[in-house]
Amino acid sequence: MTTAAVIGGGVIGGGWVARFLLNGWDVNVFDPDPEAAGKIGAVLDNARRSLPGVLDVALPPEGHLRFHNSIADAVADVNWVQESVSERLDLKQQTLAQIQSACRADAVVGSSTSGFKPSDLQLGAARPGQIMVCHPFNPVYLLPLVEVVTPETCCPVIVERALELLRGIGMHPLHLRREIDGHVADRLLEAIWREALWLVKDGIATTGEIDDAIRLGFGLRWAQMGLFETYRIAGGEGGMAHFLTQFGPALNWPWSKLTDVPELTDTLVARIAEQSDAQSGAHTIQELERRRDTNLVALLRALKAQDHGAGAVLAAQERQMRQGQMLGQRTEGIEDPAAPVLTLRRVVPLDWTDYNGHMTEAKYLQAFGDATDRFMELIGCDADYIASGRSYFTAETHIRHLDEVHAGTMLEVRTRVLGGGGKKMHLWHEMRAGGAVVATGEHFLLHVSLETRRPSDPSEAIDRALRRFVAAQSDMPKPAGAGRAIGPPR
Ligand SMILES: NC(=O)C1=CN([C@@H]2O[C@H](COP(=O)(O)OP(=O)(O)OC[C@H]3O[C@@H](n4cnc5c(N)ncnc54)[C@H](O)[C@@H]3O)[C@@H](O)[C@H]2O)C=CC1
Ligand SMILES: C[N+](C)(C)CC(=O)CC(=O)[O-]
Repeated sequence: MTTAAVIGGGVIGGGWVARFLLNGWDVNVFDPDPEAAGKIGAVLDNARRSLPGVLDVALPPEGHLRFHNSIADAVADVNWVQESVSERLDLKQQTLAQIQSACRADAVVGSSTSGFKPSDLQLGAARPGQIMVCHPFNPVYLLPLVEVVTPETCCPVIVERALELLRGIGMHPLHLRREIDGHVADRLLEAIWREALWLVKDGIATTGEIDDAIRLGFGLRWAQMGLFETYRIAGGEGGMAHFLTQFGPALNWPWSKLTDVPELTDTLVARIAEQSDAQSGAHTIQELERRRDTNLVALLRALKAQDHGAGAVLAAQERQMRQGQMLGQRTEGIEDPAAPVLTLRRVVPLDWTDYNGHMTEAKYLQAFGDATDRFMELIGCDADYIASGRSYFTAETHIRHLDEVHAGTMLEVRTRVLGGGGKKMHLWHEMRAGGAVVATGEHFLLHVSLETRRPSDPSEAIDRALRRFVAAQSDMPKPAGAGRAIGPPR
């Protein structure tokens, strides 16, 4: 079991708590603020609502969360300490000294600092090599990026372990070996933030118009391709070189304010706050967080389907989790073929729900289709078998919706084989939530040749595996609802 200590449980510390906990780590927290537990609870509510559904496999069981009254108690014997106190160098150095006086010498000590360099944090430390910057992005439980800044002073063994552990919890460590104030991403964000403040100060655009300029246009491009790849395309067939020749001169024109910062006078602060109230004041922060998270989940899932950008990080995590769950597993490994087989375990994602506030009907077919795919893998009809030109096609499906299912619900599908052998496979899926059956899916499939697209006999091994289930389950009572046609309940 991996255990983390999070020191400072505000916006970012709370996000780390959620990221670690939902990926199965135990988490110790120290924060002197009496409100800390409540604040972390609210972040956890948001994370539980959004993160598990980003993946199409179930995350490991949640770890245990414990609050401690001292840094020493919180960090004793943990694998990872994440310092997330307020952005003040003296406070961070003091806190890191307390952490190092009680934590293991081989633990990772990461700091969430947005701007300080590791060498600032390591100054006067007992074991400087243990301290590195691990700068995440809000919301930490959903966004994969973490800037890991490790100059030569850092211990390479601890750094390697940090990178591996971060990948294991679905994060993408951007490993920077040269330190710089503000790291990479915040340097970029600061530049655009400064320009935005000037645009408001000069009365050119409101806060809402600036947000539209980002989210309706280049923000969408950035979310999936970043800056350089986007501009390469903008150069047409001439690519980046042509782009730079064409638009390079504009960089010398006085478009941007570069490092100038508008003075944040009371008048400017009031103007920005008023515009922001007009833009978003009708919603609470929690409503905005949930809207942000719902949209992020939809974007992340879309990118995961393309195995691209942030979605590629998730796809890799999912592949790794699936492999861990099913490595080499075949029906011969199933001890009791008479028992329905677990073929799906996942959480209903936010974007599977509809205008009625529950799981939309198309997603039942997706869940049952995924369960069928898993069953096919179990009997040997896996990617290699399909690549050899043979597979199953579904010929008929009957789904019954027995109870409502909402976003965030853990679903399990167990599968029985009502008939099988030769070209035919007749499956019965039962979907349960919290123990109750919420839907059933009955599916009739035919084994086919992918060359002729016609029914064909399966391999002997698949035929044997199927018949093993049929024989073991033949004495079981027929499931209620099997073979039913649409009509009044019988
Ligand atoms: N808010 C953001 O968007 C991001 C912030 N960060 C970084 O994360 C760190 C924390 O920032 P936020 O979470 O935004 O601040 P925050 O103000 O929300 O939380 C800071 C927490 O630290 C606690 N704290 C203060 N002194 C402490 C001590 N001696 N021991 C333990 N806890 C203590 C406070 O009670 C508070 O709960 C900063 O270094 C910041 O630069 C990094 C990425 C994004
Ligand atoms: C505003 N900020 C500098 C604290 C932002 C970050 O550090 C990263 C983020 O989440 O945007």
